[in-house]
Order: sequence, then structure tokens, then C-alpha cells
Amino acid sequence: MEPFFSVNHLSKRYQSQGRTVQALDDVSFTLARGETLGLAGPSGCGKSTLARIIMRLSPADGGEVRFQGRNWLALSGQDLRAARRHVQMVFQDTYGAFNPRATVADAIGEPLRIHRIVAPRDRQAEIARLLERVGLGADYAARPVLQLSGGQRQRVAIARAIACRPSLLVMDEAVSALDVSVRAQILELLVSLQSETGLSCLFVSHDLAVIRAVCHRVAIMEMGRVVEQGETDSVISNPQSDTAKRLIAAVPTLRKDQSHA
Ligand SMILES: Nc1ncnc2c1ncn2[C@@H]1O[C@H](COP(=O)(O)OP(=O)(O)OP(=O)(O)O)[C@@H](O)[C@H]1O
Repeated sequence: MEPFFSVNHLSKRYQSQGRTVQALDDVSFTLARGETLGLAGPSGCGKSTLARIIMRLSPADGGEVRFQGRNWLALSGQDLRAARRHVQMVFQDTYGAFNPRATVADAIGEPLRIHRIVAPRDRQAEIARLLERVGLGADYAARPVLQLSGGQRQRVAIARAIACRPSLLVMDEAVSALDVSVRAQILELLVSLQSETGLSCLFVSHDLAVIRAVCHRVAIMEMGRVVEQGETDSVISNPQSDTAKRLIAAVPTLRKDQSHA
């Protein structure tokens, strides 16, 4: 059976100042329904390029992305508009992701309106339900988004993403800017949302400790290529590539775990 989501032989080059950068080079992986796949690698390995192509924010040069049996990169017009709500993204920089004047209700209400998720008369109740679900409470609805803390804003970004009832969520360094305890709460929220809704998640991070907390499998990238992929625990306890070894060495808690393995 065809996987729920697959990236097949994806490539992308950038031309900049007379130089060619191969940002993605024959990248392939699959994602099952309800699964979380981590994409880990050092800065510049192509993680954000991959996330942007999947979100249809920039085109690929070659290869294919298949989503629920369809050629995702070939969708256009009305088909793309209708399908977009099924793939949502949460970015690292949620400060820039919101309209500066938006209240929390505006931010979460917008996708509900655009994609007609609920009838207009039910919108406020749905916003309240989503705010409760991400642990903020309905009284946050009237607050300006930009007056919230980083962790609260990231919860609003998640509420806005799940408002569309997506089947795939792309998180691009979405907890990297948060301090450790807030980060742990957001990761917990993600795991519980997944067990409730069967959401699949592509979780981009340079931090293998974060990846280990939420990802069933991990693909390790270096210079535009996937150099290793497998179950997260087995990659961390028995890394094969130099890139994976370096990423583990960068996280003290993982180094400690390894010496006990
Ligand atoms: N618009 C662009 N024009 C030229 N080169 C680019 C462009 N965007 C990215 N690149 C280059 O492509 C490569 C991959 O970049 P990308 O941002 O995808 O990596 P990344 O793994 O997300 O890095 P980081 O973790 O630092 O965000 C890098 O060498 C980068 O310099």
C-alpha cells in the first residue's frame, strides 16, 4: 500500500552570486499516519528548504512528494487551495508569523473562516475549545498575540495549525527558541494531540534530544542528503554516520545515555 506521505528523490539547487548550492540532493523518506519523523542535521543541511518545498512555499527542481495518494507538488488552483488545510506548519519565529495587530481570536479564527471549518455562529466556541486544548483557556481570546510570552505564542500557533484539522503538521525548529521547561510542555502537548487525532508530524530540529522526546523515527541530513535514517532510539544508541555521531556529541544528556547503553 502507498505510504500516507512520501518524499521521493527530491532535489533543489540555489544559484547565488555565481555559485550553485545543492540544498537538497536525492532526498527520500516516508511517513505513516500518526507517525512523527524527525529531520535532524547541522545548520545549512537543507532542513528548512525541505520544509518550505513540502509547504509549497518554494518549488523543487526534481523529485516528487506524494500525500494521501496524490502528487502533492503538482496540485494547483482550486485543488491546492482545498488540500492546503491538510498540511499545516508551525515555525520557530512565531513573532513574525502573526499580524502585529491580531488578537488571539483573530489568529485562530482566520483559518476557521478561510477553510470554513465551522459555521460562523460556532466560530467563537471553536476558538475557545482550541484554546482550552492547547492549555491556554478561553480568556486568552481577546489578548493581542504579540503581547504573549514565547511559549504562549507557540501554543497559539499550534492552535491555529490544528484549527484546520490537518493530517500532517510540519514543525520547523518550533521549540528551539523556548526555554527548557516550556519546551517540554509544548512537546507533551504535541504527543497528546497526536494520540487523540492520529496526526502525522514532520519535526525539523538540529537538537537530537528534542527529536528523541517526540519522534518515532529520524532522518539525519548533511549537505542536502539523508545520510542515515531509522528508529530514533536505535540511531541514537548506535549511530552509523559521522553526522549522527556529531549531533549526539553536541547533547550532553545523550552522550551520558550512550555510555550506559
Ligand atoms: N534563497 C537561497 N539562496 C541561496 N542559497 C540558499 C537559499 N536558501 C538556502 N540556501 C542555502 O541552501 C543550503 C540549505 O539551507 P537551509 O536553510 O535549507 O538549511 P537548514 O538546514 O534549514 O539550516 P538552518 O538550520 O541554519 O536553518 C544552505 O547552504 C543555504 O546557504
